[in-house]
Amino acid sequence: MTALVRLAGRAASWSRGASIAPPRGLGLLPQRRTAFQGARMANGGGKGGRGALIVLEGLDRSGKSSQCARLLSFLQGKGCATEGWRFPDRDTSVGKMISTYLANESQLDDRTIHLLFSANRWEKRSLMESKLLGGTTLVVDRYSYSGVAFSAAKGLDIGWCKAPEVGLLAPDLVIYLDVQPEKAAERGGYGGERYERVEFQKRVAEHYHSLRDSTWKVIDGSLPMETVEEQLRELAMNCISECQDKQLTNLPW
Ligand SMILES: Nc1ncnc2c1ncn2[C@@H]1O[C@H](COP(=O)(O)OP(=O)(O)OP(=O)(O)O)[C@@H](O)[C@H]1O
Ligand SMILES: Cc1cn([C@H]2C[C@H](O)[C@@H](COP(=O)(O)O)O2)c(=O)[nH]c1=O
Repeated sequence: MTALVRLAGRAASWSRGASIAPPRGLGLLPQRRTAFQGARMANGGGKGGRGALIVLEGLDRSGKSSQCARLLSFLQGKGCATEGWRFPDRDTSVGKMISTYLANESQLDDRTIHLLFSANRWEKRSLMESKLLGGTTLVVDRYSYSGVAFSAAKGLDIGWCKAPEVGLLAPDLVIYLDVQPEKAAERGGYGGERYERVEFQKRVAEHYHSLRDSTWKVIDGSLPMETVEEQLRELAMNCISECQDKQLTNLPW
């Protein structure tokens, strides 16, 4: 499958980086405040705390986009104000340069592309903050950990890779979908983009491992989609309940 076809397919179900306008007012359940006690309801009912910043990470084809879409739909169905985001956001001018690079249609120095990925997050930081403070939970497909793990896998110094991420918002929860690189390579659409090579993905996995901290939870991404989804829901709901009164912080790197 060409990169273009893959992109078109993915764009249909998940807006890249830009926030997806949730179908407000649609499919909302009656407002019973249970797991999301205090969380802002999608139809504006009730005053609540801030939204949660939930990030999904993992190797290429580990199932992030599928699970982000499922979680988004679940949370919105529960009446929780939630948006789905993804990085890179290929819709901005920076994102278009990244997309061309990933499709092997342009060449860029390793440090230059690293800084572009980071800039692509910085251009969304203030919107991200205002959404979260306004009570909207963000489910984000890739974030700074992808930035560091993929660039470090090319041999760049990890401290250098982390530096431009300092000051971006720290996630409340990072869910890593753990799939063996060989297994991921067997999944549909593999190989269309620059980094989709098993040997490279093995190095990425090692760097992801070194980035784990207390906000990380690991789910076995080789389990059936429904099982992964179930585990993800529970982690996300707990996180949303717990972080409402916590201050937003910045990545500590
Ligand atoms: N748990 C699973 N078991 C089997 N197949 C899965 C599972 N999760 C996702 N898939 C399939 O794997 C492929 C990749 O899934 P998806 O696009 O969600 O991964 P991704 O991590 O977002 O990929 P990328 O990072 O390359 O964009 C899809 O064909 C999807 O249907
Ligand atoms: C955010 C980010 C991503 N990457 C890499 C990881 C993937 O190989 C691609 C993005 O592909 P997707 O299908 O859109 O998830 O880019 C990276 O190297 N650095 C980053 O910061």
